[in-house]
Amino acid sequence: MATITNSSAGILSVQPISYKVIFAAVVTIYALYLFGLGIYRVYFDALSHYPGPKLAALTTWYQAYYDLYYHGQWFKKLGQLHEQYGPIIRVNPHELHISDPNFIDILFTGASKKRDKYKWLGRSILLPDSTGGTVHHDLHRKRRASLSPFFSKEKIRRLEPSIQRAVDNLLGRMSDCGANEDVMPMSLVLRATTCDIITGYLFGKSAEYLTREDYNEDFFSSINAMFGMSWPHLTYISWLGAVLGCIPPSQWTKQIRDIRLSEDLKSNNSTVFHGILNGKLPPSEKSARRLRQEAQQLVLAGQDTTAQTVVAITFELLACPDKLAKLKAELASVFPDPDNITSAVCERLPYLHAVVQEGIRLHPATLVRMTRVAPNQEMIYTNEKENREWVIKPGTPVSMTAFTIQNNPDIFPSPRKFELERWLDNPRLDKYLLSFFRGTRICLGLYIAYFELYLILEGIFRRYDRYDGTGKQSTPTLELYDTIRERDIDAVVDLVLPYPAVGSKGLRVMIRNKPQNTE
Ligand code: HEM
Repeated sequence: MATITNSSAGILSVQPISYKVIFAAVVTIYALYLFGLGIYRVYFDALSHYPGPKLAALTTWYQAYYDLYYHGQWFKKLGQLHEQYGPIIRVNPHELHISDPNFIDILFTGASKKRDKYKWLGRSILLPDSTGGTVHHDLHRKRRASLSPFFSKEKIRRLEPSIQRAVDNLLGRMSDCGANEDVMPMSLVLRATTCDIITGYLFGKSAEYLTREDYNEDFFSSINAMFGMSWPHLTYISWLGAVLGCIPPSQWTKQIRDIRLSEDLKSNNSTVFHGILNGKLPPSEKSARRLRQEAQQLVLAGQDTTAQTVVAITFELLACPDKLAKLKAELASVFPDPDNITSAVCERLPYLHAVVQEGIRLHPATLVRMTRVAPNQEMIYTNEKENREWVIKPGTPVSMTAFTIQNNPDIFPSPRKFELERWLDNPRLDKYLLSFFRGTRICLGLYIAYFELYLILEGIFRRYDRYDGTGKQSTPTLELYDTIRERDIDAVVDLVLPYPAVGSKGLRVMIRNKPQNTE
């Protein structure tokens, strides 16, 4: 490159431009662009009048700082920001977050109003083509329609014998452990239980991890590693996903291929993947690549959420002897024979239902904020306390979080307490439960989740009592083993799902089978 200069003799000469000058010019132009963009975002763009820190309006790196540097701590900062700025805040240059239950039904509305999902969730878990990761409303409706018939309440009721089989396997392993008065890693074992249930339903062949000596711990460790890596990094570094998008096929790919090639495919609709392959979706939607993502999403969504909820409830019950005693009394009165139970009866038991609802509230199994975009409609948020109305422009991503709503002391006084009376006094509090979210994308596995929670909790607590330290109990017992709520049970890190503190071993219990020595 060159420039033309005027020499002392008045003759024009050509001088080379150094690359340093070019580099400096590019950097200056880019810096000016960023400066202009920053000024525009903070003072002039469509979200500039919303409350929130100026740094959040300026750059997504403000949020990323809490998730990357402090490892998944943005969800806690979010609560502090709401206390400081009120129920509606701008959380990054593009998105608003609302912490007001009155907005739930507007944001997570029915099918008549379009709601896209914001792209970053699907991207961050590397499953953008799964139903849960699908951005566009219409495509989501089609994908969901291919799955929904398999997740209706009636259909799941018929799944009860296989849920019960997994519960029996769980109880068998607990009994083996109790025979040696040993410590059981419940967080791991419950993940194996829920994985066995969901894989059996999806592919017709259960993973059977409960039958393995080590419960296939490596599989669950690899999921932890994946979440630890993918979230938060993939959320903020968009090109990383494209690089990792070519990760090796998952172990479920073979199961889907076997179903696709099975001779009775057309006449057999017994599993979810038979249903998808026989269903009305176009061939492109049945490609191996997309169905791999669907399978991974269904297994992940089906196993860890429910297992974590059982873990949290088991902990709370073992930590609150009076509540456990009341639950056991209710179960014993309805099910004199512990081997003869049904979810239909369980769901009508007020105390068990209160236990489940409070567990779901206090320990929501998804921590990540759920974002929706109304592509062609305004949304109106009314802050009733301040009597102020906010008109949100079409195309604006708006999110809500179960964690902030379910910890709102105006709705749930003493929100960090495991309080069953609130549900016994007012079962309609469920309108404030956001753990499964709402609207067209409400958790598809809601009924499986509830049935599993009922049957697993009934299975465990119909048989086991809390170890009271007297050594005189006549039934098998469970005792919390080196489990601390703040470290091992509560949400400490947001990795889409709530994770305990780094290095935590989760819930562990000492199991004693035999009646204790009564001298
Ligand atoms: C306590 C247990 C569970 C909780 C708390 C839970 C929670 C959630 C949440 C928060 C979502 C996101 C909803 C949204 O995008 O707005 C979701 C979606 C989903 N869940 Fe669950 N879930 C649980 C159990 C299950 C189970 C057992 C399955 C079984 C396969 C399942 C399958 C799904 C699927 C497929 C989606 C995507 C739905 C869609 O986008 O249309 N979940 N779940």
